[in-house]
Amino acid sequence: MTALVRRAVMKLSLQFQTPSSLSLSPSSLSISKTPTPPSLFSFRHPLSHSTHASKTTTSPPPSFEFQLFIPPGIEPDEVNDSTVLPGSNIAVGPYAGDSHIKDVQFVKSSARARDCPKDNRPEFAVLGRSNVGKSSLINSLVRKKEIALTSKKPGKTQLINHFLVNKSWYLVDLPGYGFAKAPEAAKTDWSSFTKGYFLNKSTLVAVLLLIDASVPPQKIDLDCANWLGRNNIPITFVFTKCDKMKVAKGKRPDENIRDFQELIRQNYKQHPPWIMTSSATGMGRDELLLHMSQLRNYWDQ
Ligand SMILES: Nc1nc2c(ncn2[C@@H]2O[C@H](COP(=O)(O)OP(=O)(O)OP(=O)(O)O)[C@@H](O)[C@H]2O)c(=O)[nH]1
Ligand SMILES: [Mg+2]
Repeated sequence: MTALVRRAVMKLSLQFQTPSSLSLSPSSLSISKTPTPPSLFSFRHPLSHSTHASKTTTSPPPSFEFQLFIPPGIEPDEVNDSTVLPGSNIAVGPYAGDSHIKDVQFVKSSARARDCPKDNRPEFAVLGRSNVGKSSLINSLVRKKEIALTSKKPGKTQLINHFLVNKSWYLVDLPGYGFAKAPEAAKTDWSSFTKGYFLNKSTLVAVLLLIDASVPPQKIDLDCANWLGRNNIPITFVFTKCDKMKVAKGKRPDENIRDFQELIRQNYKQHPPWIMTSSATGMGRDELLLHMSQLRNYWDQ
């Protein structure tokens, strides 16, 4: 761990305001220090679950188990609270670098995967249910109000939109899935879309899979995470709308996040990286950018 990286994490820790009612912070949970290289998330195939469990087999304790994402370049025993990004399970390693966004340009909208830019720059795909906050997250990351168009109505983004950041890497805003009421013309054919986009993307560094933390776990999100896992596509879970604490009924974001992670643990042997964000307050923005810089720099070498 270099002094530079340690300083960056400490600076972020100071900037980060955890809402007082949120208890999901690395220091408040038991940490299992198992290294997880970014491109090799171990996925447990659902069919590989043992069907021969003896009667004496006990199920794992119901407590939420917190597994760190330890990037290449550091050893598990080098990780401590000051090197884990606040509101996440992500340790920062030597590949983390300058995460400052100096320049962003909208490049193009593509209807099909084969129309996307072909210049081999690394890209992060922003994926999630309609209305989860994909376009808002992109605006928040690049600090431009409406470079990606947002709307209260689900189904706003209908094309694959490429944004070039610092003239070197792409953020990709994708149409949302799971919006059953979309007009026929606005529906994305997800079966051909996923095959076309995700399975032929050698430049894909990671999928940022956005999960709405203000609602309970949704089957369609779990299905999506499992599909990406089965296809060895690296993901980072980005929990959105973590500012929405005033829910009249239902659970708080941190409780929904725990429930979601319990379900993910059934299929992932190693928990993928995850981070709490809010585009409304900026929570998690700098942390997510630092995490993306380490994935990108590792991918780039
Ligand atoms: N409170 C709160 N609202 C948010 C947040 N992120 C997004 N929203 C709101 O959620 C709605 C949908 O946001 P979008 O960014 O358009 O969502 P999207 O995932 O791009 O939606 P589609 O393009 O339809 O798939 C908008 O009204 C946003 O203002 C957040 O972090 N907190
Ligand atoms: Mg959108």
